[in-house]
Amino acid sequence: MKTALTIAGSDSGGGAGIQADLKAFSANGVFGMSVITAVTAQNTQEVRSVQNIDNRIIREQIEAVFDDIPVDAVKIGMLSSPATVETVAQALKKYQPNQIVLDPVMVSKGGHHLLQDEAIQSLIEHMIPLSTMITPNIPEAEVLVKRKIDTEEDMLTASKALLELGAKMILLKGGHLQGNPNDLFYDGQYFHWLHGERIETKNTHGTGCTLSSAIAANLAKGHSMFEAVKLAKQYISIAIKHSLDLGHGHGPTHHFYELYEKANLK
Ligand SMILES: Nc1ncnc2c1ncn2[C@@H]1O[C@H](COP(=O)(O)OP(=O)(O)O)[C@@H](O)[C@H]1O
Ligand SMILES: Cc1ncc(COP(=O)(O)O)c(N)n1
Repeated sequence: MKTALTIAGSDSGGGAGIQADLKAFSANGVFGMSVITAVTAQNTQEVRSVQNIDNRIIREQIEAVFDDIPVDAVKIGMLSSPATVETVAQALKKYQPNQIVLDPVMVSKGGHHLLQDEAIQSLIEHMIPLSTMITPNIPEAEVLVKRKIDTEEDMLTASKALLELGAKMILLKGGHLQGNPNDLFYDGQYFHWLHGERIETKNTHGTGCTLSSAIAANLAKGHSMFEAVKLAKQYISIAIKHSLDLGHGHGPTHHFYELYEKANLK
């Protein structure tokens, strides 16, 4: 069985972070493993507090996995502090996994900062150049390229600037613009739009986590990057369509294998 490793924060509410990643890995048919970088006390409404995990333990989790188990793809989510970014980057340099999908998580849906401002430069310097693919949403891309993105035309320009930061490929997610949620894939040569239909729901907690984990799972299974992204976009659309009205805030997406199977996303 193919494997995928998530390096991310824990969401006690189960909708985002490590919990969403492991559910998406299972639903997409790979064996999931995890390295926890931070523990958040979180529900569908808010992040109440964050405990960063000691860097030694983060490094040792990564070493314990790589020293023993084959890792076909890595997904990276919440990295919290500059020291966490540097610890993860150093460990990945040592093991050099083939596929690294970086979701540059910055702010939760409720507005809580999951990446300290001081860590943004570390992310740009140490983590992005190691990544096969980065999957920023619009506000994250605006921070990374230091310019506003208001239109799909702006997304094209921003993708070029994002690629210059050193990742091999870009998926710029368009969910935060008005209208249909169209994402832009750029591999340095070609642009491809992945068109979506906006589903009217407040239950979008963990959509970014789910999408990047589904991409990592598809890469682990041997799909090309573009195929991996296309299948993951179909998966997230189904997961949002069937999202769960749990809690009083942004409910989680639904990782339901039967739906996935019915949609023939293999
Ligand atoms: N209401 C929605 N209906 C359908 N797809 C959506 C919706 N909101 C977001 N998406 C899609 O979900 C994925 C993640 O969305 P986005 O909101 O852009 O990022 P993030 O969750 O990181 O903020 C993208 O593929 C986006 O196009
Ligand atoms: C631990 C953790 N990691 C990431 C997110 C972002 O979630 P989203 O996928 O909705 O951007 C979150 N809310 N909590």
